[in-house]
Amino acid sequence: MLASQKDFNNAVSQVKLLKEDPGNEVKLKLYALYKQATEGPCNVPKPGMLDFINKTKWDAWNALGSLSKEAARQNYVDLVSRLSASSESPSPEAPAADRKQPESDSLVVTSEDGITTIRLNRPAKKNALTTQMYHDIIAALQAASKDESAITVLTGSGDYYCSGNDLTNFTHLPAGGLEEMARSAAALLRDFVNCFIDFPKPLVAVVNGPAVGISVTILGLFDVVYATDRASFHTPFSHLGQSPEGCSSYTFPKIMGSSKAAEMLLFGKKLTAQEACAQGLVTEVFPDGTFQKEVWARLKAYSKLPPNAMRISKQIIRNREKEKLHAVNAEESSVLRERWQSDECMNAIASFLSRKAKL
Ligand SMILES: CCCCCCCCCCC/C=C/C(=O)SCCNC(=O)CCNC(=O)[C@H](O)C(C)(C)COP(=O)(O)OP(=O)(O)OC[C@H]1O[C@@H](n2cnc3c(N)ncnc32)[C@H](O)[C@@H]1OP(=O)(O)O
Repeated sequence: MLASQKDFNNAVSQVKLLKEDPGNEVKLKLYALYKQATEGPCNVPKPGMLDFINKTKWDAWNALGSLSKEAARQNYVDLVSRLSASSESPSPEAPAADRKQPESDSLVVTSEDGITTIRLNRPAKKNALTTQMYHDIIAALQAASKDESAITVLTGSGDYYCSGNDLTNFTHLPAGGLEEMARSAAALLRDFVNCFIDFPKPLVAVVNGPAVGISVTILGLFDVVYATDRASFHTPFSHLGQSPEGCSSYTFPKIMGSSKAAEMLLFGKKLTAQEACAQGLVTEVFPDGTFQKEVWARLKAYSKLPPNAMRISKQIIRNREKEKLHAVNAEESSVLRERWQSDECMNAIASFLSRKAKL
């Protein structure tokens, strides 16, 4: 039996109560189904080329063709029910009572069902990493390595996974000037990446949207990377006058071969989720509409596996190259220390800050 008008009205109210922003693509689907269910097939004039937003909405509605109002109503109700289920599924809501919480609200750490979740929570800035967030992530990983959980997850709030280093980090010059800033940034970067190299338990990235810069490079140090099909992977280091970090100068060629790695790390080629998966950087890609539900159900099942066995297996794999990874991290951090003092880098950051340049 198809959904009734009452089911549809309930779903319309439910959308407003969703705990998580479902992202633009899903919102567009909801819009199109709503219009089809309430007004029938699209028969209004197509907005002009420059009216981007209304044209995108019109395209989505028009793409539903002659779908009946009843079928559209049913599809809308089904989609909302999946979204509601996923926003209720595992529970990254409950902060662990005995855990020291991060210094700022930009990072939320929760523990439940054998999973510790570290969530980047600065959606208005696309989860760009502030200096404080680097420190908080280090502390969260150190705590997670000793807590009761079997698996640790890094994910983001809102439509982005992470837009990389917050470029305004470099605008707060200390008393020692540019040289001192570059020295302390390199030391922080090295400590940050070391925590990922040394992390002793299964570490999973739940990539909920586009990823940029250091949030992409450190994926090579995760055990498993799940991505929504809305995600993209971008390392625009040359554009920024910078060079690779996160051990990517070693892990990327190993994962995807030297020429694919060079296209990303030298030329800043942006990969789609499917491309990143085909090249081995991503483990599996999920449709955005069911991403949260499917991924968390799977992680919940994995978290029931014997934790010591998982730790030991990870140790055997990681120990083979830990020393190498530490050496690579030290070298990359030291090269970046010089890069950050270069005109190329300063100009690129100034250009972003004056809103002239966007990736
Ligand atoms: C002295 C100690 C310092 C310690 C620092 C530690 C150093 C470790 C560093 C390790 C090296 C890391 C390298 C990298 O990660 S390189 C990658 C850097 N990232 C970028 O270049 C991305 C820049 N952002 C963009 O190009 C776009 O914002 C983006 C494509 C991501 C999204 O575009 P969109 O149009 O969708 O959205 P907006 O641009 O309007 O963004 C919304 C607001 O968010 C702000 N934003 C986004 N990303 C960043 C960022 N990386 N840094 C700072 N701010 C960011 C953006 O400015 C908007 O803000 P407003 O709303 O205020 O305008």
